Amino acid sequence: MEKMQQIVGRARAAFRSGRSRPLEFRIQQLKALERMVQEKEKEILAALKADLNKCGPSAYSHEILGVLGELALTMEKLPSWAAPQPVKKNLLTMRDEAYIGYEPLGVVLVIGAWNYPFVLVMQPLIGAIAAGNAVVVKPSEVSENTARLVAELLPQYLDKDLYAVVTGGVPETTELLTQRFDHILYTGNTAVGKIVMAAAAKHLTPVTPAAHFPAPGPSADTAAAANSCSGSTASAAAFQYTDTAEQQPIWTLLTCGTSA
Ligand SMILES: NC(=O)c1ccc[n+]([C@@H]2O[C@H](COP(=O)([O-])OP(=O)(O)OC[C@H]3O[C@@H](n4cnc5c(N)ncnc54)[C@H](O)[C@@H]3O)[C@@H](O)[C@H]2O)c1
Ligand SMILES: CCCCCCC=O
Repeated sequence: MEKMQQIVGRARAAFRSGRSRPLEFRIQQLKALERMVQEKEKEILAALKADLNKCGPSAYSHEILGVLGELALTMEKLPSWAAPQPVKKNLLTMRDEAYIGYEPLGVVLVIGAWNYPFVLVMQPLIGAIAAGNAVVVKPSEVSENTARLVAELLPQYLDKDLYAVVTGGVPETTELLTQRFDHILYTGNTAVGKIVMAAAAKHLTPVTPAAHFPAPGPSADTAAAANSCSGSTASAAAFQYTDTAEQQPIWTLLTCGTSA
């Protein structure tokens, strides 16, 4: 694996070139990502099956439709989201043009978790590209087939220097976190969340965490039960749906079916 400093340095140089900024470029990259999901749907679903035995509507709705929906919404709304917003003038600014303009941050790190291994890296990636940033994606090593596929596919469809993928586990993520990022989007458990935030603090980098707040609910059991599903038409779904901050479980569903 290439040294993290080189990977992040290349992303930063590409960001500084300014090419990720124009709206047309961002939409073109998002379209390429949409084409990737459409053309490689079978491979993505096969990786999810190999990693988590995730299949059927569970895999398709969250990991494929969820990503395509995010892409469609972002491409539709981006021109209005990115447009300068006029602000009220006062005595001091009455002779000025006064507006809020939106600027990309720079290089964003996306760290994903194993349980929704494709959508949890793709959705933050979509937002970061839409906002004009360079991105380093670190998929969860626990879902290794999906991680490998993400690393293989992204460079085939996206600008290779602006959008990099780093695979690997704790040593690689630890080394990656020594680099300076302009924002970190992290999904995973709270213990690692603290490690990520402590590393980010050294560079005063803001972190958006999507972590887990302990709550009653058989999430480990449901995952294990889902993994026990087998058979070519098996369908397995283990969801622990919670509110956005994961503080309150809303409902837990486990379905596990096999056919002879
Ligand atoms: N709030 C949300 O939207 C949301 C969504 C999905 C998952 N989650 C939470 O995430 C949990 C799964 O997280 P997980 O932590 O088990 O996933 P995980 O084991 O895949 O780890 C998450 C990431 O942290 C990295 N990591 C692990 N140890 C590290 C270390 N010591 N230093 C630096 N990086 C390290 C991994 O490489 C991985 O990319 C779920 O149970 C759920 O609670 C939250
Ligand atoms: C798009 C579905 C993501 C659900 C995340 C649940 C967290 O563990």
